[in-house]
Amino acid sequence: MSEKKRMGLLLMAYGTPRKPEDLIPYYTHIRHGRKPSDELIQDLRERYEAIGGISPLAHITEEQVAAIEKRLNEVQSEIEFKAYLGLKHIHPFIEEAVEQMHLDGITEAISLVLAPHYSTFSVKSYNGRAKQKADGLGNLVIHSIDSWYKEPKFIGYWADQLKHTTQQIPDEKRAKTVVIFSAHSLPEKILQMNDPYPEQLQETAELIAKEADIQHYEIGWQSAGNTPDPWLGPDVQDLTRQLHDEKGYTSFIYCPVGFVADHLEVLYDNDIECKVVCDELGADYYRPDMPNTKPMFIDSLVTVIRNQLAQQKH
Ligand SMILES: CC1=C(CCC(=O)O)c2cc3nc(cc4[nH]c(cc5[nH]c(cc1n2)c(C)c5CCC(=O)O)c(CCC(=O)O)c4C)C(CCC(=O)O)=C3C
Ligand SMILES: [Fe+2]
Repeated sequence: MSEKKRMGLLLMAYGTPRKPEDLIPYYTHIRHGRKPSDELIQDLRERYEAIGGISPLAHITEEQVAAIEKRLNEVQSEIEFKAYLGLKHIHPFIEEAVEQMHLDGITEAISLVLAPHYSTFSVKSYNGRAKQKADGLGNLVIHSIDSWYKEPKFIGYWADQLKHTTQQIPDEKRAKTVVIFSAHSLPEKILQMNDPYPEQLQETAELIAKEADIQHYEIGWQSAGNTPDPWLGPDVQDLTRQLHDEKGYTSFIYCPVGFVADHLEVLYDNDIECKVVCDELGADYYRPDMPNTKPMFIDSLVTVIRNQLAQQKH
């Protein structure tokens, strides 16, 4: 019998500090090597402290990688996949993961970013860094997946969550309930670059709302950076106030579908900042569970990887 074909699976994510000492180098890397001011550092430190000191993201990302690798090797027997984690802003960096694949003798890999929507700011740069490193090493081909937000099991994951959340809302409040679908804001200049990011979020919202039979929903942007140039809006907090004042909504369900795990942007920007606005308005706050390692989500990514594999064969 011939030996099973081996392939690499490069899974990439944003990265997060693992311990408080990582915070300054991490933040400096995000800022392209410019050290943040003491004020900015303090502000970020306080946000991490508010969610328990450190983000649970490091752990969750590692668990996601292990779960995807395990499931992918369970559902098919043609190829033995070995997963590698490559991070954008902290060790193991994307380049280090690619180098490790190469050292392990892997000559072909599939890469996927743990974020559903494509943008020049996120997915393009992840895949670009991976390919550049692979080209430099030679004898390593990486097939990149650009986006996967339409995968039916991913849509199904959020639709199930929404059905579950809606059931918790008393009947008399349902007509005044609105779902806010959101993703990380990006500088507005992406619009001139014809970036598909806003359209992909809109499409994600439409697909989920249809499957979950949601009557009222809106698109918002969150976690915008602290820079002078304009960022995509409306911001989820402003949107909450506006929807309350103009349309009389009294229950808000936040679905940060641009993210796949519990981390700072969700635990702070939604669960603390948006909750404060809801409390101020006397409105009810709901935020369904993030995908993390839920089997349906892991299966959705495994399907995306298998579809990519099938496509490569033709
Ligand atoms: C598109 C996008 C995603 C989603 C897609 C993807 O996942 O890739 C994402 C995710 C994340 N962003 C994260 C953390 C941070 N992002 C920052 C800053 C920035 N993010 C940006 C974009 C994105 N970010 C941008 C354009 C900036 C401005 C600086 C720059 O031009 O690059 C800053 C600096 C301070 C601040 O602004 O808060 C921090 C600390 C964490 C980890 C959270 C944790 O630790 O739990 C995660 C998952
Ligand atoms: Fe970010």
